[in-house]
Amino acid sequence: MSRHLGAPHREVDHDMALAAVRDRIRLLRRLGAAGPGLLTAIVAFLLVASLVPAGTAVALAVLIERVGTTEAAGLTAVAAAPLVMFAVLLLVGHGLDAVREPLFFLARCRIDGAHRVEVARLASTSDTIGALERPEVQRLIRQARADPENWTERTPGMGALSLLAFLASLLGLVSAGAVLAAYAWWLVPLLVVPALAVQQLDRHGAVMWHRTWLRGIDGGLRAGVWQDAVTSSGEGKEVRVFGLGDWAVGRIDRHIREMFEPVWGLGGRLMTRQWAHFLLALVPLGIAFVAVALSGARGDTSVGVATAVFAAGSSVYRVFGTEVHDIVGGLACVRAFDQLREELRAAPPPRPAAPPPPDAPRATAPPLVRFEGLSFTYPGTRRRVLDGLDLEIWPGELLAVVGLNGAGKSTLIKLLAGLYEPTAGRITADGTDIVHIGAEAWRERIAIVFQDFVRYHLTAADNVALGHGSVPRDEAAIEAAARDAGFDEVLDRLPRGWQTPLARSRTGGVDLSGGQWQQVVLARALYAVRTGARLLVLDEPTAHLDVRTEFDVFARLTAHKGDASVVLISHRLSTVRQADRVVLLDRGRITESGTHDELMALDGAYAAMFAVQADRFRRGHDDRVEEGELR
Ligand SMILES: Nc1ncnc2c1ncn2[C@@H]1O[C@H](COP(=O)(O)OP(=O)(O)OP(=O)(O)O)[C@@H](O)[C@H]1O
Repeated sequence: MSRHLGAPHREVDHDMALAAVRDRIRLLRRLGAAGPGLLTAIVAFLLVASLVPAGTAVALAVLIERVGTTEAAGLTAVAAAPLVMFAVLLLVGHGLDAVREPLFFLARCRIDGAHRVEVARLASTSDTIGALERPEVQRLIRQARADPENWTERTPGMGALSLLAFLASLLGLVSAGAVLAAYAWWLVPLLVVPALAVQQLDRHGAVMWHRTWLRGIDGGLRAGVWQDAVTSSGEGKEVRVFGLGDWAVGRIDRHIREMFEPVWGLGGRLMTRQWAHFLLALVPLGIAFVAVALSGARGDTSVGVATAVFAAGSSVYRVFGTEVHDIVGGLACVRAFDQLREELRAAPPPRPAAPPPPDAPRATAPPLVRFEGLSFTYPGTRRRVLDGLDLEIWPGELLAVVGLNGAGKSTLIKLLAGLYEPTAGRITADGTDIVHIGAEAWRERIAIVFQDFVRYHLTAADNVALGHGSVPRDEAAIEAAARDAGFDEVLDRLPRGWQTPLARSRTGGVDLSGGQWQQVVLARALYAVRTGARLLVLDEPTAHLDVRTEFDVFARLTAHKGDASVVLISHRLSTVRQADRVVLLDRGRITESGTHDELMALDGAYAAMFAVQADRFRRGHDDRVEEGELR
């Protein structure tokens, strides 16, 4: 019976041992990032360093032996060689100590730098963003990013170098063991077995330490949010205006305590267990030393040999003194990186290409983009935001999408950009599912201004050119896009023109108003259109613009969009009415579609929304517009 139960256990143990070896090999592979020259120097350093203790023990033994047995007259000649040997070994030891820090520091910087680039690449190049919104993925990024914020964290560089040092020190163990075995074989198991036990205890402590730190990682992430809030000028505004300073500092304190108190508690408990380490070193060394001393007293062992045994015996414990915390933490970092890669790659494989639905409307030109029975529920939520939505975007048309707050307009755009996978249905471009076109190729064809666009702390020119970062920079197109977006007037007032950084936190930088930023991002999108994008999507692009500027921007947009199709999301129906077609999104579907006049004639939900806005305008609650614009 026990044999049957034992077999699966043995298999599990075997698998775990194999996985542990594989993890260590993966960690060691990181050493390649240090570069061949530096790595060779480190390996040579470690090999020499591992042989120095045993060599010193032998040299010291020979020296003492000769000093003890030679008459004073011949002492210089006889002791010179071991003395020189001993002195050289001492010098080598000191030399090694001096170069260790810079060598290892440089290697660590290279390995960790390469690792951080990998993490950034992984996080920024996954096709969709759904995974990045999951707390467990944020936790993995925190574990894998190898950017220690406190003394508990370790990096792959630290782990790989410590593991290499440990492997090299095994050579030192062999040489120390040889010195011991030359005296008495039983000294080897007597000292090596407890030294291994000490190392296992250290490893266990390091694993517990790391697990405890992991449990507090959420607290660390929350503390980070508040730390950023109190030190950034953006959130700093609200922190001051709402008088949140002390409250925010209190939150930081609380979350940091959440993170560290368990680690401090564990540190205390591990300290109290140090007596086990002490006994495991003291008892075997005591037995060995007493045995050698007694043998010496009987005249069976010379002073020189006894010295060599003492030195080699204590060096056995030093061999296992490499940083287990570094190895455990480095391994965990690499494992988190591998898990992160799996999570970010976990997007479902492309669906097989399906023929167009039989009842697809016939048109002279095929639609540029078609949403077919599109449904979507955000990962981790239950509400179906889009529910069997059908919609076409025709080549060259200006399509406006309207709907109440939370209707799903921005979600539709995120799906169009391929940032999420639809739960059901598909999006086709020129008849091909965008999944089959591939995220990169598809995004070459579209330009999007998101509602929550990013204000990059870069120059004005870079902020525009980022609209199409994958094509060679086209200065003339940047200028033209700025003109089309109405940003050229703002540009004239910037102290260094196109080279002005758009952030006051940068030297010579300026802060733009909300409306001016919208002109920058509009220029960003128009730059993409000028450099090849065929579909321009604008999610609330003019919400910060005054009505005059908005009208102006739209006139320019219509004039300069060329053959590109434009999808416009806006709550301002005075803007929307200029579109070729307006669609209303409600309860996850398109419920009304037509020109402004057709929808007004339909007298449905769109007409009702328009009537409410027109009434507000007339009564002066909202922007004033030209007489007659809202009729
Ligand atoms: N990342 C997300 N995770 C989960 N739910 C989300 C996420 N983003 C949006 N939602 C939910 O999806 C629904 C639709 O949001 P969406 O932003 O698409 O609406 P919208 O029509 O653009 O609204 P608005 O006009 O206010 O900008 C909302 O109920 C919102 O709470």
